[in-house]
Amino acid sequence: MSLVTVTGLGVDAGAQRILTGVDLTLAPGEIVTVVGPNGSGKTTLLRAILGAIQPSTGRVERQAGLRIGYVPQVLHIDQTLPLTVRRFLDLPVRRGAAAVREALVDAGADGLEKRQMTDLSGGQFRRVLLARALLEKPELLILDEPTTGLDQPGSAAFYRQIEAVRATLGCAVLMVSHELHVVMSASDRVICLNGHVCCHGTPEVVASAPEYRALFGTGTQGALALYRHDHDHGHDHGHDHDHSHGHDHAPREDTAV
Ligand SMILES: Nc1ncnc2c1ncn2[C@@H]1O[C@H](COP(=O)(O)OP(=O)(O)OP(=O)(O)O)[C@@H](O)[C@H]1O
Repeated sequence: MSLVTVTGLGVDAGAQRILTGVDLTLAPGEIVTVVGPNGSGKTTLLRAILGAIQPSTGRVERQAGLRIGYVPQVLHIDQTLPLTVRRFLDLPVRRGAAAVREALVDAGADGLEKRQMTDLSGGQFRRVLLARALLEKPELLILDEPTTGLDQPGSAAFYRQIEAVRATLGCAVLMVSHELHVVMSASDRVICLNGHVCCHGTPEVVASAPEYRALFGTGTQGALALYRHDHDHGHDHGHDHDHSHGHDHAPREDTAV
């Protein structure tokens, strides 16, 4: 049973067609990444799946009662407002110390409870946003360019954290990213979007697809091989997680998106 089934999705904004004929399914526990150029409709697709915008054509079906955790692309915190991480995670719903602590541990942000939100590094801030999404105990975690503002090692570490979250909680993950070669190593499936689905499949299949190469060139292939090599040989960042977890969920490249 799919968590989400998108069929023939079209989205218009005024006279402009943003998405056309998008089909996709999300299975429990899989990590799916949407890549595509600026303005290709990635955020619009996430918002349609969240139910924040209505399709102009087609359907978005969510499993009944599906719990979704959402990490937005940007979140502005008033720099003059004193707000600890603990308090931030207790808004707008009071969660209690144990739940907050557990979410921070799962997000790789243990020990930050008493820090001011405005004092956090970019990577810490992203992990706190992730912790906030985890408080929902999501079956599906949706992240819109979650590593905006992080450097490449910071981004790679964040994507490994996402894999750790999936291993711990077993949730499916749908995310948008521009960092193609980094994110591909952490994805079971990749969807290349440009107003419509250009190509989809395993990271290797998408990286070598002519449609993908037409949009992004061929430069990521070497980096992809490098990252996957690294990925196969473990990480040195202290997280103990099973790389094979969830890959059973990964559909082959010849299945529907
Ligand atoms: N509410 C809206 N009204 C009018 N146009 C919109 C609206 N929302 C999005 N668009 C347009 O739809 C297109 C796709 O936007 P979207 O934000 O989904 O793209 P994206 O792939 O996420 O882009 P980026 O990589 O730059 O974040 C853009 O041309 C955008 O200007």
